Amino acid sequence: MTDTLDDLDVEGTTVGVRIDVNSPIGDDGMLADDARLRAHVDTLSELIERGGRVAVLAHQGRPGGDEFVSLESHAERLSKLLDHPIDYVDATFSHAAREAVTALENGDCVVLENTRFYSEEYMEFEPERAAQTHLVTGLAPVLDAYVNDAFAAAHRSQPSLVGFPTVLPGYAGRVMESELDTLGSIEETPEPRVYVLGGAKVSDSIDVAWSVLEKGLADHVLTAGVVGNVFLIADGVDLGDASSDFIYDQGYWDEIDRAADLLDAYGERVALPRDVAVERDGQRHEIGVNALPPQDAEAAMDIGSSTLSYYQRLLEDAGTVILNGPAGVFEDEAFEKGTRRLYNAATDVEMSIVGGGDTASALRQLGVEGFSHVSTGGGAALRMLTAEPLPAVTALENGPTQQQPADD
Ligand SMILES: Nc1ncnc2c1ncn2[C@@H]1O[C@H](COP(=O)(O)OP(=O)(O)OP(=O)(O)O)[C@@H](O)[C@H]1O
Ligand SMILES: O=C(O)[C@H](O)COP(=O)(O)O
Repeated sequence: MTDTLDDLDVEGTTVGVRIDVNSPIGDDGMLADDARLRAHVDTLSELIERGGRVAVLAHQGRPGGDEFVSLESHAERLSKLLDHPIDYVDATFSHAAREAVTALENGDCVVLENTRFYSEEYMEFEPERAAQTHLVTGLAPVLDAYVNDAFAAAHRSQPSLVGFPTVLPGYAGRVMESELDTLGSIEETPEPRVYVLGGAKVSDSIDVAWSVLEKGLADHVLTAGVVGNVFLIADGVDLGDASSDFIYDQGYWDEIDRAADLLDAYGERVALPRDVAVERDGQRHEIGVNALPPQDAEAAMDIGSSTLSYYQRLLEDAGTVILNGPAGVFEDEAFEKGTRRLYNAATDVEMSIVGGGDTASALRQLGVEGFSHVSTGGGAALRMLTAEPLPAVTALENGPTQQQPADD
């Protein structure tokens, strides 16, 4: 068990708070969606109201990517959401950052710069080694405590996630606490348990499928999206050139063999699409799997109506459903039907848990509501739902194992 904000004497304490605000960024380089910021409002406002001196740490994007930008616009938006002035400093652990942190008064909050602007933060370390990185040795001396609210990044063992709790008393923030409460007891959720794996992260989804089938956590795994297409090819279906080329271009060709091995081992518990939707003459056109490949080799962009009926039947008997990844290219109106219907059907299951960045945005776009839990995490939620430990949570649970570095 980790300590929470209930265990922290906040007033006058300088707290480093790791949040996950990794968000879509517009062409102007500014924040385009604030859902992930909203999730942390409770934790931050509680720390501010209780008189903490709050230094916020977070990452945005990946080095070299279009979304690898400063946290300045995040700080501005947080200030509006919290209705409280929030400072921003374009430094993370340098002299300027330390000065900004030591200048905080009770109830003040400053957002430090994108942790990944610093190269060690994009590497994975054992916690003891992470505690020796420049970020942690530079910033920890001016902090009294560390709060981790970044559940969505908790599957990474990066310095800001595992280094600080190795040298400072660590606490779970309110988002982390609620995610761990809900997702930490997957073995106790009602059975039968159905995992719906859609979206485009094929290797992650196959890892999850192996894990939950091997551990007996899943009674059924339903495949959809690009994941479903890979399983169809693994099952010997000719999906046509467009879908095959897409899978090849995404670097997922080798996953077909892994999917085939999984079908050999657990085929009776893995459900494959029975039909797919393609675009023909500018319209949605559904084709049964037996009639594939499509006559003009069009790409399979969604699951079709018979698949939906089949999956809905499997969901009717489920006690718990865990979903990650859209069933099709929901961004295109012609191909949102699979995601909308499948996710709507899932809301009728006694316990319904959804994870994933694009999945959450698909649900908002399609107006699908009523899940038991919508996780802030994609990869982190999936890892937790395979009953695997998350490095950042383990580091919090273990508590400090090294002395806090001294300020010099
Ligand atoms: N049949 C398909 N062909 C091409 N793209 C698809 C298909 N089905 C779904 N997609 C795409 O998959 C993308 C989302 O997949 P992804 O696995 O990233 O989901 P996610 O919810 O963001 O999960 P995570 O948070 O783990 O990244 C969407 O952009 C959607 O258009
Ligand atoms: O968006 C996420 O899933 C988290 O912020 C982790 O980001 P990453 O996959 O770039 O490490």
